[in-house]
Amino acid sequence: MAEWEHHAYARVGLLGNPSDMYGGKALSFTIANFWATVHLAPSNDVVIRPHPQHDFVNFASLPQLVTRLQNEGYYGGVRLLMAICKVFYNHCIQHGITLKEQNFTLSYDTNIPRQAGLSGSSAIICAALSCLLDFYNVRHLIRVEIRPNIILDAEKELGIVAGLQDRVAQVYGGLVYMDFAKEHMDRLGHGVYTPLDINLLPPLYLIYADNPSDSGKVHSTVRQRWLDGEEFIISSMEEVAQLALDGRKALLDKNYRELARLMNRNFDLRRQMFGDDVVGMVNIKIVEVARSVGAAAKFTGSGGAVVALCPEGEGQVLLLEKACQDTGFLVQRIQVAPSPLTLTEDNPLF
Ligand SMILES: Nc1ncnc2c1ncn2[C@@H]1O[C@H](COP(=O)(O)OP(=O)(O)O)[C@@H](O)[C@H]1O
Ligand SMILES: O=C(O)[C@H]1O[C@H](OP(=O)(O)O)[C@H](O)[C@@H](O)[C@@H]1O
Ligand SMILES: [Mg+2]
Repeated sequence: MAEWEHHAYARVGLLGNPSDMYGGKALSFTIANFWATVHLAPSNDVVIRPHPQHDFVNFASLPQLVTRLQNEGYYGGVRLLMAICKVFYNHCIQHGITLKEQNFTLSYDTNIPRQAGLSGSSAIICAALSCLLDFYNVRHLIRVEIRPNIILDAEKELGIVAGLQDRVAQVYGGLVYMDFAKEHMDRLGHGVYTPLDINLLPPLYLIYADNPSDSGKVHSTVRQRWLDGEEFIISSMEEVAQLALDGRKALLDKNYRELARLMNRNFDLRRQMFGDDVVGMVNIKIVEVARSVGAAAKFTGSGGAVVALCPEGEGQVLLLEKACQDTGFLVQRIQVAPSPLTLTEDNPLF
């Protein structure tokens, strides 16, 4: 019997994040440097297989258990897979989509640095959703622009505070400009997503440290201040959203100095809104190290990993690599992952 396996790649929020969570705009892309894989095989029962490392519950000692909880938290990917099964099933029931009565086993693997703002959580869910769409042969019944909502609903189900940006990038793949304006969200139930040519992107670098942070915790206070109508948060989020629109123009114009300016502004606004305690000293240090050689730098997501641009070219890249090496941060050239979606006659984005 047929089995399915799907990848979903880590994503970089290049500009506009986190305004995606506040009716804003984002410019994001998937990267081939890291990915999650989910495998689905038909089976007698529905089985969610724990990952031997990420869902490990067998410890050599109490200190080892405590270290693991301190470094990685209580949860691995099992709850993500369970949640997408539930949300997918409910979506199908609510939309009159009939599912065949057959069961399956889901297993997963990932090399995305954990809780590093590279969207490791939604990568696992996105790959699982792809497997379910194929197993039940319902891909044509669940439109591509709806899929990010389903992935987000699975995380909401778990109480994880997150936005659509990551999920859109991972469902569409490649480089996507996204507009989450309230009028689109209210009218369509989703944002307006415009795939762009990945060749517009200049060489970019990823810098990160082994320093997991919980994106839900990061977002909780700013979200509340935004809901309370705090003027500073509202106007700053609007400015962050505008950076994505300006960034799209800078990319089309190949104006990388302007792109660098916008990236720096994006991080500075985040820092002002969230405050240094929430942004985190290690994260601030990564950005400062990149900026010390004149590179532009901002978070890829809510913290952990940083995307850097060297507008001066190769010489500056060498300086960046040296500065990261000296401070113990990992740096690598970003490989953009192109879109996996194929064009078909009746569905331009499948
Ligand atoms: N690499 C991973 N392996 C297993 N589970 C993960 C991984 N990354 C995230 N998760 C799960 O997703 C939840 C939310 O992660 P999140 O803070 O959003 O990190 P990220 O920035 O990687 O998406 C975690 O509490 C955990 O249950
Ligand atoms: O704060 C951000 O930039 C993003 O935070 C979350 O992503 P994560 O990879 O978990 O840090 C959130 O899901 C995104 O919508 C935000 O843009
Ligand atoms: Mg996440």
